[in-house]
Amino acid sequence: MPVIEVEHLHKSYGDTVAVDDVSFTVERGEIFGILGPNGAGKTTTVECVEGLRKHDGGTIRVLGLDPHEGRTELRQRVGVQLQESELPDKLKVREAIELYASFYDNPADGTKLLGELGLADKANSAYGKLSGGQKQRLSIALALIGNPEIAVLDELTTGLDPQARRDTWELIEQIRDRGVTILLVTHFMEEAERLCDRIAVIDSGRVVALDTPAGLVSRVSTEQRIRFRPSTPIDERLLEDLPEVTSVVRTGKSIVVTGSGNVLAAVTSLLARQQVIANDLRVEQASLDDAFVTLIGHSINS
Ligand SMILES: Nc1ncnc2c1ncn2[C@@H]1O[C@H](COP(=O)(O)OP(=O)(O)OP(=O)(O)O)[C@@H](O)[C@H]1O
Repeated sequence: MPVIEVEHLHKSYGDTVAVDDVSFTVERGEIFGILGPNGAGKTTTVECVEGLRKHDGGTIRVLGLDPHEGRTELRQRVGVQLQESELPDKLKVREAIELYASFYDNPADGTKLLGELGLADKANSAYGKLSGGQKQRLSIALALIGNPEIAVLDELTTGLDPQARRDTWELIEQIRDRGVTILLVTHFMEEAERLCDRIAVIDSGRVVALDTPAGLVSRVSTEQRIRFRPSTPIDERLLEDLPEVTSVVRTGKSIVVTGSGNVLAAVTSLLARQQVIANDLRVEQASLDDAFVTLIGHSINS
């Protein structure tokens, strides 16, 4: 049963159409990603879902309620991650947690939550003294303190180093495993690929594709590229004659074979028969980034 239903959402700021026509549904328990380049309309979309902005066309249902009419009830059931620097620097971590807990009828145990988020030893630290990763984890704690059914996380790992980003991903998976539905806004491919069950790719205020990460990638290409350095020269025509192979290109000492189906098995068994060892063998497949470029005509960060 969907917990979020968005149909033909439209939102303009004066003459600027931020969201033109966006539709998607999010099922209970999934991590649903909204992926798109800067200015695509991602934040506006989720702010309408959160009831922070009033949409001017289409319908939105969150847990069966209109985000505006049901605002009081939804505030108790939907957790929203704060954007950076929304807390005063002098506020202590424990005070922030207690303050936010006081907004909810049935808050989570703040001390336990801080422990789960690796912030137990920071409870008495001032917000301004936290590292970027710790601030981020606190913002996730504040989104979860009300025991929400849905958590909306916008630019979850922006500004974090790779390790902190990976730690945050693990944390999000644990939260989902507890049954929380997650709506995630991101412009990081790796994040979307790793975390999301399904992704809506948004460009210029419209959904250009909606699928699983693997489904998006398979729309682009089912071809694989196999790159290796043969231990002894090999007649390239033997490779070209394999039915799975579509092209063979030699670059310096390396050979790049492109093909589909079971091309890797076909190539490696041919090499074995010819007693050729494939040094530095690498298999490359289309990535979510390739899918994105195909869908919107440029890379997400350019
Ligand atoms: N408060 C506002 N007033 C006027 N225009 C706005 C406002 N907020 C956003 N916009 C414009 O609406 C469009 C969509 O912005 P939005 O922030 O929703 O995109 P986004 O995909 O979240 O982008 P980013 O990844 O850069 O945050 C952009 O053209 C933006 O300049």
